[in-house]
Formats: sequence, structure tokens, C-alpha cells
Amino acid sequence: MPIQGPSDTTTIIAIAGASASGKSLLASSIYQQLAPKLGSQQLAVIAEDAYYRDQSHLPMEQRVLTDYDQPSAFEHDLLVEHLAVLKSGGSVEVPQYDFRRHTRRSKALSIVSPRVVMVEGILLLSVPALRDCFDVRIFVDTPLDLCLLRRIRRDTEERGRSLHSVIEQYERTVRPAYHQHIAPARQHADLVVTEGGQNTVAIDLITTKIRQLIEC
Ligand SMILES: Nc1ncnc2c1ncn2[C@@H]1O[C@H](COP(=O)(O)OP(=O)(O)O)[C@@H](O)[C@H]1O
Ligand SMILES: Nc1ccn([C@@H]2O[C@H](COP(=O)(O)O)[C@@H](O)[C@H]2O)c(=O)n1
Repeated sequence: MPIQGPSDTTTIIAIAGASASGKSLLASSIYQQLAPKLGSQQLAVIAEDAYYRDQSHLPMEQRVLTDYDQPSAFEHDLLVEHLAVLKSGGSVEVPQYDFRRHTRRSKALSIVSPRVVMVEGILLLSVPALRDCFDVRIFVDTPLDLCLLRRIRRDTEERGRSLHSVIEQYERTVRPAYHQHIAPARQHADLVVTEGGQNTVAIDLITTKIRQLIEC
């Protein structure tokens, strides 16, 4: 049986914010700081991106047209279900996503009864049913011009995109959805972090809080 926290449940933390604001980097920095003390098997990071809907039944020309910045693009019901299972100490099979093919990979990843789960994603605080799943809610607040520059670099280097497609998608869906869904959800955060994964003071505060929550 895994050792559980004071309330015998898993601590679940949301890291929300704009695309390329530094959510994954922040989650990974917190993970690196907690892993030596807690043991890496007690920690899990889940990307909301993993819950983008499977589109393997659609031709590629149609997949590129999907609006990936609206809640309808995600299988949020499945994420909520998985977080409830993890909360009560259970294990789940998290889907894996392929950004180059705009669909899920065939294999899932097992997450086995961690004590702390960090979930990072653009809409975690925007959807009420999801928002309620978290013990701690963090919003990464990075100026949009920096997010765009980072997204251009990341998507052209790692996600198989052309500069033209990144700019077209940014204007068509990313920027409007930021103003429609992401920015208004900042008010639901317990903590707003500037400088994302490089804010060492915020990382120290968050890891201290997590250790308090699980009495480590
Ligand atoms: N503070 C920072 N300074 C410089 N580059 C950063 C910073 N934070 C993130 N990045 C880079 O920007 C890109 C997007 O960051 P990432 O953490 O993947 O964003 P998100 O998970 O919010 O989409 C990555 O290539 C990452 O290395
Ligand atoms: N097939 C897809 C799926 C999603 N996106 C974009 O990803 C962004 C969210 O992921 P981050 O890691 O950047 O937070 C979102 O803004 C989608 O536009 C995509 O381009 N292709």
C-alpha cells in the first residue's frame, strides 16, 4: 500500500496559464526539487494535452483545422474521472498525445498511486468541473508576446509546425481563446507565478506547501 497524506488522499495541483507560458517547465522544476525527498514514484505530472480527443478516424487535412484551444477539443470528463481515482489513491492509464499527428498515440502511460499529482494545462481553471478537482491552483502569468515567441520556437522545433502555421493558428484560435477562457480563469488561482519555471522563490514556496500538505 502506498503511504498517503494526512487526510489519506493524494494532493492534486493545477498549473494553468497560456500556451508556452512555462507550465511544463514549472511542473518539471517542482518535480526535480521534490523527487529527492519524496521519491520519484510518489510524484506524477500529467499534461491536460494528453486528454485531447483522439482524431485517428479523421483525415490529416481535417485534423489541422480543429480548434485546439476550446474546451470541446479535450476529453475533460476522462481527466476528471482519472483525477478522482488518483485522489482516492488509485492508479490510472493516461493517454499519450502526438502533436505532429494531431491525435493520440496507441500506448497509454500508467500512473500508480502517487502522493502528489501536478496537472498542467491551458484550461484547468476555466472549466468548473475540472477546477473543483484541485487542492492547489496555480496560474503562470507570462506576457503574451513572450508566450508567442516561445511557442514559435517550440512548435517549429518540436511539434513539426511551420512558422506560417504557428502564426495562422495563433491568430485564428490561440489568442482569442486566451482572452475568452484562460485570462478570466486567473481569478480562480490560489497563487499567480511570474517567470514560470525560472521563478525560484515561487518554486520554493510551492514545494514547501506541498510538503506541508503531505507532511513529508
Ligand atoms: N522562463 C523561461 N525563459 C526562457 N524560456 C522558457 C521559460 N519558460 C519556458 N521556456 C521555454 O518556452 C517553451 C514553452 O515552455 P513550456 O514550459 O513548454 O510551456 P507550456 O507548458 O506553458 O506550454 C519551452 O521551450 C521552454 O523551455
Ligand atoms: N494537435 C494540437 C493540439 C494542441 N495544440 C495547441 O497546444 C496548445 C496547448 O498546449 P501547451 O503545451 O502549449 O499548453 C494549445 O494552445 C493548442 O493550440 C496544437 O497546436 N495542436
